[in-house]
Amino acid sequence: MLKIINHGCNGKMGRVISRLVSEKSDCKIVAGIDKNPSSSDFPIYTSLKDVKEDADVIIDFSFHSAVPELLKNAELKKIPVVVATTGLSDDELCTLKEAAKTIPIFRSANMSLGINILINLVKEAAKILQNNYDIEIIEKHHNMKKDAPSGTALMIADAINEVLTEKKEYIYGRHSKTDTRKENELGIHAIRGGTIVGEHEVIFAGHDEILTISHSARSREIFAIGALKAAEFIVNQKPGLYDMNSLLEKG
Ligand SMILES: NC(=O)C1=CN([C@@H]2O[C@H](COP(=O)(O)OP(=O)(O)OC[C@H]3O[C@@H](n4cnc5c(N)ncnc54)[C@H](OP(=O)(O)O)[C@@H]3O)[C@@H](O)[C@H]2O)C=CC1
Ligand SMILES: O=C(O)C1=N[C@H](C(=O)O)C[C@H](O)C1
Repeated sequence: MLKIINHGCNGKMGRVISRLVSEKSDCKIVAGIDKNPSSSDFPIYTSLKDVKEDADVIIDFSFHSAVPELLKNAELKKIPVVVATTGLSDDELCTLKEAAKTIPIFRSANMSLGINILINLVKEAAKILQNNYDIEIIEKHHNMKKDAPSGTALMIADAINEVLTEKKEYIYGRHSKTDTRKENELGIHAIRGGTIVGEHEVIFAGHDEILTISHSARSREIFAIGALKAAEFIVNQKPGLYDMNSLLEKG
């Protein structure tokens, strides 16, 4: 029985994690952590340091500024963490990389299988099209999303840059009355509205030809399923930083 701590348990994703786990027989939520404790099937704390229950793994869908404290306490308690929270600053990312020297940490800005396949496809296309095609990323999310652009859009952009001979400069949204697009730009555009779960589109625009590779999340369950798979995977790993490629390689 996999014993899970649900960090950000009152949030949109935290609630999906709790529901999916309650439908499974091989894992359970032993405690939740959130800013406002409320009644639930498990005890809810405001910090990992106060959690009394034994746990095998922590799943985190919360807010970027909550991640460093979570990781500090996870290191002290030696509990592996799945970090799904996006919008981490450079300093917060440094803290995460440091913590990964002590405990196993799985981090991905998008836990769905589809986006991780999209990234592999986009990398192949970028290698071939890098000289004659302009690359732009458009992401669309619900009106409650706090970070923009999405962690996934940045993860896709970084994956593209990894394979390009000449690295691109990220341009966030465009507004100008004078400037045309420069060759070394990679445009990233964020749309927010309604209840859109998560849409990502990568456009390779060439002369008289456009290639679009896109992914559409139709429910939050796809992220929760991925995070639970990541949790099962990471409990058996040595300290280090893992991502969706580690899961895909495992098959
Ligand atoms: N990697 C992936 O596949 C996915 C990642 N995400 C990311 O996960 C994160 C959460 O998303 P979502 O569930 O939609 O967001 P929500 O805002 O609905 O949920 C976040 C929860 O975390 C709580 N929280 C904030 N600060 C702290 C803290 N210091 N300690 C404990 N809990 C805290 C919030 O409380 P309060 O509301 O009171 O502030 C809220 O209950 C976002 O960064 C999002 O981008 C989302 C979907 C998929
Ligand atoms: O906040 C969300 O909702 C999502 N956030 C992640 C991101 O920032 O990429 C993943 C997903 O698209 C949903």
